[in-house]
Amino acid sequence: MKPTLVIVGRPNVGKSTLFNRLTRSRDALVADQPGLTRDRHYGHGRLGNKPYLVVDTGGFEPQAKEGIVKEMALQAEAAIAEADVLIFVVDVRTGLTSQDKVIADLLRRSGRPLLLAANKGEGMDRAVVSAEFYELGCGAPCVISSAHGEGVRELVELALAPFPDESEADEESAGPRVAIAGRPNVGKSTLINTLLGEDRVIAFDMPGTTRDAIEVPFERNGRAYTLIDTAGLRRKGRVFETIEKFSVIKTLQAVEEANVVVLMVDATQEISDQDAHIAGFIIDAGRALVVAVNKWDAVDDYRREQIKLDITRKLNFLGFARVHYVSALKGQGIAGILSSVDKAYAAAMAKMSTPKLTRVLIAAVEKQTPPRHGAFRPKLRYAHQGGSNPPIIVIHGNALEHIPASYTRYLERYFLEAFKLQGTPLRIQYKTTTNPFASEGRPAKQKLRREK
Ligand SMILES: Nc1nc2c(ncn2[C@@H]2O[C@H](COP(=O)(O)OP(=O)(O)OP(=O)(O)O)[C@@H](O)[C@H]2O)c(=O)[nH]1
Ligand SMILES: Nc1nc2c(ncn2[C@@H]2O[C@H](COP(=O)(O)OP(=O)(O)OP(=O)(O)O)[C@@H](O)[C@H]2O)c(=O)[nH]1
Repeated sequence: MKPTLVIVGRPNVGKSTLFNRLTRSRDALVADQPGLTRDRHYGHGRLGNKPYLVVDTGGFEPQAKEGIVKEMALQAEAAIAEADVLIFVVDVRTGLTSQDKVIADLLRRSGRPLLLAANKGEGMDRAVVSAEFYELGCGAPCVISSAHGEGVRELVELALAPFPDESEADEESAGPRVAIAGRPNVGKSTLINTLLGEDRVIAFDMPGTTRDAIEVPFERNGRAYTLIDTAGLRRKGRVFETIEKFSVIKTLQAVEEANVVVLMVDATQEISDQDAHIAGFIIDAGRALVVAVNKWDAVDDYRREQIKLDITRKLNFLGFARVHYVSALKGQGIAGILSSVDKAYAAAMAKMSTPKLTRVLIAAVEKQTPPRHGAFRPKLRYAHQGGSNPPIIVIHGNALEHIPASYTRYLERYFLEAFKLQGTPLRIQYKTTTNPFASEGRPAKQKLRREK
């Protein structure tokens, strides 16, 4: 399971600046999706072979007693309890404050692994600025500058050191790994009960090895699936009593663990920001997706038309996904969901050969050439597959950095159609072939400069 880094600290110490830096590596991979708004508090990052999740707890004031601030404090507490590593940010320019001490105390009591990041330390003597923060009892401060990126890599390396590389992670399970995601009360438990109840469950409660993820294998029409149960993700011995019923982190972790996500929305309600944020996260994670509009039994024809419009309007970036109108309670439409899960899984795992990919690429370029950018005309030469779930297509050529996002989206659609991939997003990466003469020249030049 991907480790979750949770950033905590009093207001204005630089948490969002650090969050942006930690998630930037990953954002670059995701082409702009029109209509997709991201939740700025939850993101993906990657350091070499180690992917991770990041949570920014926002303006965290643990002593807040009421209102929106209190609400945020509750969410932050839930995130702290579920963190794999806490990154406690303090500000070397204002120095140690009493609020820092209160937060430090709370974090130490949580028992979660803790790193202290002394931020805004650019151009300052590390030993001098870090000295006063030892008093917090959170170990040696890592002096960083989120704004300039200094020390951030070392901080993340330290945070991720106990966790295995992606390649070492175990991937064996029966059939597609399916997660049901959605905001509270949309009917997730009801769907899970319907899925597991009707065809006898083969085994139950197999605690995951790395953490307490609950995986439930089941069979349906002779096909095997593994359900990732978010509700089952529980951790013992937590310090906080008030844990939200709906845990964003648990949802994100289940999405990460899954091959295919069933996004549930409620036909009796408007599509909300929370629905869109969960959808956005599934897209960012690159997971295959099936949309289930639940409680279809409870709405009349007028409402049915309305919700269809609402989905096209607010979730238009999910265009690649099949939408099913179902009733989890009455067991209607469940077979349709599973058949789309099968197709989406097959699409997410598709193997595409280099000759075929290259033929499709050439056909796509013939139909529509990439626009010229000043003196540059991007030239797309050949393609190979760079990964699956989501399928990644690596395109080689020249001046590819000048290809606009709209053309990349055109290519994505073209590949999805050519390979008949239904239900998965697809990613395109560009590799510009370096001029062999230029690359021979560059190191020599550097060498010369060093010898001067
Ligand atoms: N000099 C310096 N300023 C920084 C650094 N990181 C952040 N800042 C500045 O500190 C201010 C607060 O940064 P934010 O990232 O918004 O802080 P935050 O902790 O997320 O604030 P809240 O959202 O209120 O909790 C901004 O003006 C940043 O530009 C840094 O490394 N060096
Ligand atoms: N009419 C109707 N009601 C449903 C359907 N599916 C679920 N419900 C009802 O919606 C309510 C919420 O269902 P749950 O399955 O607990 O929802 P959930 O998404 O697991 O909720 P959380 O545990 O809060 O995340 C219950 O009262 C269900 O009986 C459906 O297909 N039709």
